[in-house]
Parts: sequence; structure tokens; C-alpha cells
Amino acid sequence: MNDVIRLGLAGFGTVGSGVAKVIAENGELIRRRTGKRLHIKTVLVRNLTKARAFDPGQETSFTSDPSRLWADPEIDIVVELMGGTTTAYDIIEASLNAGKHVVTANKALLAERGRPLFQLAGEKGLGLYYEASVAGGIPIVQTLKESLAANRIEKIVGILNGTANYVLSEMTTSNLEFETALEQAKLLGYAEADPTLDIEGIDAAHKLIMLIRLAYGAHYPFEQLPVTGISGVTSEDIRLVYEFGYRLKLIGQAREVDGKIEAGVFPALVKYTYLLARVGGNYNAVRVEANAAGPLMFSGQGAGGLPTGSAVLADILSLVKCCGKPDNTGFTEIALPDADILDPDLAVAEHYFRFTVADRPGVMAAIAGVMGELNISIAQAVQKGAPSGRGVPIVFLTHAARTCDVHEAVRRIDAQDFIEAPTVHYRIL
Ligand SMILES: NC(=O)C1=CN([C@@H]2O[C@H](COP(=O)(O)OP(=O)(O)OC[C@H]3O[C@@H](n4cnc5c(N)ncnc54)[C@H](OP(=O)(O)O)[C@@H]3O)[C@@H](O)[C@H]2O)C=CC1
Ligand SMILES: N[C@@H](CC=O)C(=O)O
Repeated sequence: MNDVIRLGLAGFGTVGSGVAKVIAENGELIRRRTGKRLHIKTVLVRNLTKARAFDPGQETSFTSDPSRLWADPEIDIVVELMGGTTTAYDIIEASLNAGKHVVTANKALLAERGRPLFQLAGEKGLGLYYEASVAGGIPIVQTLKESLAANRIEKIVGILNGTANYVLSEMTTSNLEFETALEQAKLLGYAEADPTLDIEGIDAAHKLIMLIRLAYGAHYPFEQLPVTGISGVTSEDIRLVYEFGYRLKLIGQAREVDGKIEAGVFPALVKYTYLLARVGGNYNAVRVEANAAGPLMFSGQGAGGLPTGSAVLADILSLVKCCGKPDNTGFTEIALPDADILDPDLAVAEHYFRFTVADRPGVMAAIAGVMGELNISIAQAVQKGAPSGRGVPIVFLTHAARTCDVHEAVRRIDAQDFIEAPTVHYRIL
């Protein structure tokens, strides 16, 4: 590469302008570290007349023609920061075919359609780097690829979506309504273009797929990952779990169980004394249990222009400094094997149940009876609050139980005539 590294950016929204800001602010430091000057030569956007949050200067030209990125022989690295799984795919594929390294923050694309792109990059000996695609500013991709490369990863558990964490935190600490908190997260630039991805756990699932690939060197098909988001979370559950000494968090977890991978995204109760429970706002956290290094905890801003821009630049600088073949997945195989997946029904965890019941004798015993039939052992059972028109809440906290038994218990209990609203249940971490 030359003394000037020319970048072609696809996208100049929250993350694209964050990258430009970091280059403008830290360009001289970057030059001292790499011996190279970074120059954003071309920026691809949809709307050429839109006012931009940051002006990258006159040396940068804007275009709406994607081919100006891959067809320009002067551009060394194409940086995809536009999102989506179609045009972005085409741009990355064309750029790799044109012999250019690619950096992307696009977890949706890499999780759902990454396999052929990694294959192509591997065959061509080009970089396809994606630090920004998992947990924003936290350097977890590089850490799994390099720093923990000699470890077997026993478990990864984390808060992987800044928007969902912001919403749950604001509901817990500021008593905000779900919708108000989500509107704020959108204004702050944390949410995806389609915030359903954040709220329904899909974005966290995309990131978990990437983490599984990095930790286990295996492809876990996105469609097979069990995913539950936070759209059903109510202020009532936030308050109740708080009273029991927990915080409700959207969790992504993957662990090895009997040689298979058990993984999923779900809202979970986290004991308030755990570090994960203290991670609030747009922050993410990833706890890695590695068989040699032991447990490690990483935390930082999981969304926003500057933290994510920092991660994008980490990849660009790695490619600039890279000698030899870039390491895209942390494994030598060009095509990673399919993950050996544990049947999600067999996942075992403690659970929180909130039943809404008619306030009459025998209800608690009837629920406990069903639990007993299904081998679900009860740790605590409490009736909360005074009767109201729509029943009273009864909360059960259980010992570890299989997911299939939990679902069957809810099915049987919800069929009883004393149940006044569908039962809510969450895992306990
Ligand atoms: N926001 C965040 O905190 C984080 C985002 N990411 C990921 O980074 C990527 C970008 O996110 P973000 O910056 O928030 O998104 P924004 O919506 O803020 O910006 C997207 C940019 O891409 C451009 N664009 C979108 N579609 C096209 C298209 N078809 N042709 C040309 N240009 C297009 C838009 O152009 P125009 O401006 O003209 O509309 C805009 O400049 C996504 O993959 C996201 O998942 C990753 C980590 C954190
Ligand atoms: N929408 C995402 C952005 C970063 O990946 C989030 O909220 O975490």
C-alpha cells in the first residue's frame, strides 16, 4: 500500500460520519502509528442533496453510483457502512472481485449472507474485516481472533444491543414508557434503520452468530437460532424483577454443552450484583469464559458514531499494517463447518414466571402441581400486590429446568380457568 491509503465509504450516516470525524481528529496519530495518511476519497450515499452531520472536506467526493467504489483503481479499501443485505452484499462482492479489501459494520449481512463472502475473500487472500459489527466500540472480534486464539471458549454471554439495553435501562431507572425510551434511542443514533431489528432481538442474534463463528469456528444458521426480543416486556415485570434483586436485560448467550453449541437471544433476569446487571444505557458487555485465560469481561458503548467509527478504523489500520494474508475468521479453513447445535428445547436454565390469576384458594397449589409433574422445582413463590379487576400477579422463581418443560408448564397452566392473562416467563442468568 502507498503512503496515502484511499478509502471508499459506502454510507455516510451515523457510522460513516463517525469514521470521518475520528480520521479528522486523530489523523496525525494514525499517521504516526502506521506511517500512512488516511484519505476518504469517495463516499456513496442515496441522497446527494441531504445535509450531512459532518463535512469530510473538499478532497472527498460524494456519489450515488456504487461502482465508483470498486472500479476506482486508486481506492485501497472499501468500507461498507450503509446496512441492508442486498446492495451492501453486491458492493462487497464486487469490491472483493476487484481485488479490494473490505471493512464492514454490517452484522445483518455477515450473519445472514456472510458465508459466500468469507469464502470469496479467503480464496482471493483479501481482508473482510468487521470489528464494528459486534458490540460497537468493544474490540471483541480482534480479541477472539487473536488474543484468545489459544483458548477453547466455554461460554460467551453478553448484552449485544445498545438500543434494547438503553430502552430497558430507561424503563428501570427513569420509569420511561417503552415507546418513549425507544424514540430517544432512535434520536441518539443507536437504533437500526428498522428498529424492529433491535427490539425483537434480531440485531443481537446477528452479533451472536458472528461471535459463535469467531469462538467456535463454525457456521450457526441464523434461522435456527432461538430469538426472543423485548417488545413484550412491561413496566410491571421490570418492577417485579427489581424487587426480587434482578435487572431485566436482553442477553445473547452461546456455550458448549456436551460438545454441542447451545445458543440463543432472550430477555433474562440478571442478579443485581453481577457486572452485567450494571451495564446500562447504550453500553454493551461481553463476558467470555475461556478455558486457559478464565473469565474475562469487556464493556463499552455498543452503538453510536464515534465508538463504532473507532472499531471501523481499528480494522482499517489492521489491514494497513497487515503483513501476509489477512485473517478474516480466526481459523485457517476457508469454508467453516456447520455448527453442531444442541436442540434448544433441551437448554436448561432457572426461570421467572409471572402468572396473572383470579384471587381464590388453591391457585398456588394448582400451579405448583403442574410444575411438579414436569420436574420444575420451585425456589420461591410469592403473590404480589392486591387483587385488581384483572387478577393478581403470582411470581415463581424456579431452579434449573428444561425449556421444553417450561413451555409445557405454561401451556398447561394457561389452560386453567383461574388464569386471567397469558403467563410471562423469562430465564434467569
Ligand atoms: N448506528 C450504530 O450505532 C451502529 C451501526 N452499525 C451498522 O453500521 C451500518 C450503518 O449504520 P448507520 O450509520 O447507523 O446507518 P444510517 O442509516 O445512519 O446511514 C446509512 C448510510 O448509508 C447510505 N445508504 C443506505 N442505503 C443506500 C443505498 N442503497 N445506496 C447508497 N447509499 C445508501 C445512506 O445514504 P443517505 O444518507 O443518502 O440516506 C446513509 O448515508 C449498518 O449496517 C448498521 O447495522 C454497526 C454498529 C453500530
Ligand atoms: N442498533 C445497534 C447498533 C449497533 O450495533 C444497537 O443498538 O446495538
